[in-house]
Amino acid sequence: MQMPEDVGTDDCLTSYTHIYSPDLLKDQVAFITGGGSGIGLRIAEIFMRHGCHTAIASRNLDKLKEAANKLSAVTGRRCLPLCIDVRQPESIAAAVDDTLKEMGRIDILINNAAGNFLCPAASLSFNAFKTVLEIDTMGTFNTSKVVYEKWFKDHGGNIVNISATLGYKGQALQVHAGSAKAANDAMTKHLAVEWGPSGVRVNTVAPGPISGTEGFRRLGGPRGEAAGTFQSIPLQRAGNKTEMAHCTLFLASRASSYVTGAILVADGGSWLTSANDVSMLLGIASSNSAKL
Ligand SMILES: CC/C=C\C/C=C\C/C=C\C/C=C\C/C=C\C/C=C\C=C\C(=O)SCCNC(=O)CCNC(=O)[C@H](O)C(C)(C)COP(=O)(O)OP(=O)(O)OC[C@H]1O[C@@H](n2cnc3c(N)ncnc32)[C@H](O)[C@@H]1OP(=O)(O)O
Ligand SMILES: NC(=O)C1=CN([C@@H]2O[C@H](COP(=O)(O)OP(=O)(O)OC[C@H]3O[C@@H](n4cnc5c(N)ncnc54)[C@H](OP(=O)(O)O)[C@@H]3O)[C@@H](O)[C@H]2O)C=CC1
Repeated sequence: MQMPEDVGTDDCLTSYTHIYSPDLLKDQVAFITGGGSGIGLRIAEIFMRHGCHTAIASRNLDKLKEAANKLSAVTGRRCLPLCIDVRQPESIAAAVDDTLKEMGRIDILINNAAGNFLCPAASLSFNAFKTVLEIDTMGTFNTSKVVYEKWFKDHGGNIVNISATLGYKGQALQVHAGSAKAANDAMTKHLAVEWGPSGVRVNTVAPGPISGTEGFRRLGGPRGEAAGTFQSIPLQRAGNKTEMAHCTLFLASRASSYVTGAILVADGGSWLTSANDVSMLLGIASSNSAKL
């Protein structure tokens, strides 16, 4: 299937056509977890192309520094690389302090950091299940709470969580990630209710399979073996990172000023049909050297 023309190719760093006003996020500041790779990196880039400054935060500082230099060179906006582990609230607190010191404010928080791999429930160790919940669910809560306490409580703000539709109907080899993302979808609604009176909106983008990402490689196979299953997706293709960034931009901006507690499903209709070919998934898991 052809890409819609105004979405362009997925290689934004070389060419990009605006859909929204280029000033949509002018002089705002976004704190993006997992902003050094994949979907998070594309969100940072698209936000910066709309006038935003960013802080990109994850565990690998070298990767973040390289990404930040590239992003600033292309967009002319500031990008602050920060080392955090979303499982460690103290590391988040230090990074949020640095962001406020360097940039003076935080308008937007994107909870994008996550960990995932294919593994049958019966083979999954207790620690593996706990690790994914700690990164995806505790990580989202930890970061939201720190940013709320340090800034949003008094100034308002916008939180967008990146979920996944893979658990909406149940998916083989994904009990850990599906459970974590389901908890996050509930968290979106609870925090929207509790923090709405402080001027904080909390929403979620729920992607399906997104090409050119680590998540796609891990779950779709290094050579895209799972691509055959695209026939089960109503739009007959994977999504791309730019499409996810545009959905995130909508929810993070004044374009969605009366939206809170919403889950924007951005998966080409995948979850309505859902592919669950267990033997194919087991093949991908073993080629990923998973511990089965
Ligand atoms: C929606 C789909 C609908 C329809 C589909 C239709 C068509 C499909 C077509 C194609 C499919 C294509 C794409 C897939 C679709 C959707 C993707 C959906 C969601 C994607 C979600 C993501 O999160 S992607 C993010 C991916 N990126 C990462 O994971 C990077 C970060 N990851 C990590 O850091 C690690 O992998 C980690 C998560 C394990 C954490 O690392 P660390 O803290 O260092 O932990 P460890 O000490 O290494 O390990 C902790 C325990 O976990 C065990 N472990 C680790 N790896 C595995 C594995 N591979 N298998 C099993 N167990 C593992 C490890 O052994 C430790 O446990 P112990 O008991 O040994 O201590
Ligand atoms: N790709 C896909 O098809 C889909 C992805 N998603 C969601 O999109 C988001 C991005 O995934 P994707 O771009 O594929 O994958 P990536 O692996 O590129 O992104 C995950 C990011 O999270 C960071 N991260 C992982 N663990 C931690 C941690 N403990 N503390 C801080 N940062 C951490 C990683 O950086 P570092 O290693 O430097 O810490 C990395 O930048 C995730 O929330 C994922 O669940 C949802 C559905 C489909």
